Amino acid sequence: MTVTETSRAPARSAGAAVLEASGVTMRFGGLLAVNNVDLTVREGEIVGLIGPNGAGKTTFFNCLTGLYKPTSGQVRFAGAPRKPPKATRSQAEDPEAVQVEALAELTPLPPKPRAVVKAGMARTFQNIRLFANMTALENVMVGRYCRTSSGALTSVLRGPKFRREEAATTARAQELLDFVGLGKSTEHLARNMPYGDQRRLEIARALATDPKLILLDEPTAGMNPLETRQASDLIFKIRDSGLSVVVIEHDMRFIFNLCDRVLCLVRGEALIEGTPHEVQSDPRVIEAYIGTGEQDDEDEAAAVQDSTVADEEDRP
Ligand SMILES: Nc1ncnc2c1ncn2[C@@H]1O[C@H](COP(=O)(O)OP(=O)(O)OP(=O)(O)O)[C@@H](O)[C@H]1O
Repeated sequence: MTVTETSRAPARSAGAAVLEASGVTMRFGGLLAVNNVDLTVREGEIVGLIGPNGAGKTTFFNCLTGLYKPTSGQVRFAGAPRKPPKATRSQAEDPEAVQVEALAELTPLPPKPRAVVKAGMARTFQNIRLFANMTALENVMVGRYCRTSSGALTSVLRGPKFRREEAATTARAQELLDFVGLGKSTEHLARNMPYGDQRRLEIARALATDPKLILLDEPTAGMNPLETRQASDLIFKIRDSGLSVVVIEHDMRFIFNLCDRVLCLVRGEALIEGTPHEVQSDPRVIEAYIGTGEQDDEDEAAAVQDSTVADEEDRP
């Protein structure tokens, strides 16, 4: 399914696993940043990752997306269909069965970030990483190139194949800008766009890689309340288009009203994983935030207590 189709995937359905991280551990010298963390993300799910400053959220994220090779543990992903395995004689009678099997299989992620993107996983970063002097359209087109097949020679010669691919890439990039609500900013230089629009643009660029799973690192950082609400609507829309989403966020109200499940990390370890209600009402979560002695963590602890979590049936 492409992101332009808006048929509503059933929220909080327990679909097949898209991502399975087991026993992920990451050491930086003597520092144990992530210790034996498991996480399963299923089709059509929005999963939140929370925890006080320095809890290991970004490090865990980097292990999931291939930026770091975990010291130990495994990350397996059901990505884009690879070449189906050779059919046995009985399977050959029903070749479709072989393909379905190949799709459903979770395979270890390739070690390089570019290969991870090709397999169907995309991410955004805590600090915006756009090409500042390119237009919005060009930024999204860059994301698309991992799905085009023109080689260097075709691109230099600008032959018919290149022109066809370029037209398709432009059309898809425009479609994605429309999808994230930036349809009228196509020609704007990224550096001149308002902050909230730059964040949307990053998401559009990530979507251009045709992911099955998108990971968003603090998508609302620096946003005003209106922009935050719009970001939450956009994430629901992405989920409804058939993708799974993992989000790191400090804004507790945002995360509790967005996610189907939340994993709270503390000092590199999984403290609790559960529904927003379960996580919000676990006193250990608030204690963990207060325990760091940092003002912004204490503010977040207050937000955990104060957040009104929408009832499951009231959420989109
Ligand atoms: N490249 C690195 N080299 C050494 N130590 C690191 C590295 N990256 C992170 N750390 C350390 O690992 C721990 C976890 O950091 P990480 O950035 O993953 O936490 P976080 O939960 O994302 O924090 P924040 O919410 O503040 O972004 C911290 O103690 C941090 O200092």
